Amino acid sequence: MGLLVLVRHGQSDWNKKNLFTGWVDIPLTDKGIEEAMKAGKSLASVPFDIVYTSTQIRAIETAMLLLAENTSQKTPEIVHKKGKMKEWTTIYSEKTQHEMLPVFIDWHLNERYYGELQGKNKQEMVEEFGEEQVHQWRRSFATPPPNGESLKDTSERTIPYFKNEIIPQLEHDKNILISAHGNSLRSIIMEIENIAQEDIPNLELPTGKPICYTYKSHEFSKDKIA
Ligand SMILES: O=C(O)[C@@H](CO)OP(=O)(O)O
Repeated sequence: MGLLVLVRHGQSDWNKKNLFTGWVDIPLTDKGIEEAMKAGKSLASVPFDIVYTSTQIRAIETAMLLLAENTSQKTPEIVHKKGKMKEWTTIYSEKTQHEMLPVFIDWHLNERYYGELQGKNKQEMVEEFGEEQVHQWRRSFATPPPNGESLKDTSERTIPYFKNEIIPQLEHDKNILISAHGNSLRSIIMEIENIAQEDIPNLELPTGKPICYTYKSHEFSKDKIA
């Protein structure tokens, strides 16, 4: 049996300012830091085996703050992609290896790319284009924002990553944390909970509130937070 915890990053500076963010790399606010720590406290006793985050600082910060509250004594280690910099060979003792918690950072988990809306104020866009159009851009499955990704486009990168990299670890009974974004996580939850395209506009994810699933016999069931 594996455990899967999904968490949307804590409040970012652009969440606070109500700006479309997408791939713009904005850090957490004080409130976002508190939300991540609070999420960490609620999960303090969960012995995570592997962590996945997007490449974006708000998700990485959230993961690190959350893990700082964990009582497992494991040390998070960012596993850098090969080929990005000179490689050295690190050999840890078996004891140290056992105490490490690998953190994989991957762009497939990044927020939905918001195209021309990035940096624009959400309320001002409603005033300019109307509530219905902006709602379609923000929450529909197939309508992309101008020059950006629809949720469908986002799921075409998140779901293969989830299936190829993360599910095999759950099959091995690992406890997994994914720290990512409102829409990249909506696409993953859509897959896990088999949510229909017409129902996905109703799924909203608050910042810093973990969602837990147990994975057993190839099936997910939703759990209460420990
Ligand atoms: O701006 C964004 O990138 C996202 C998440 O904050 O916006 P939305 O609320 O439309 O999902």
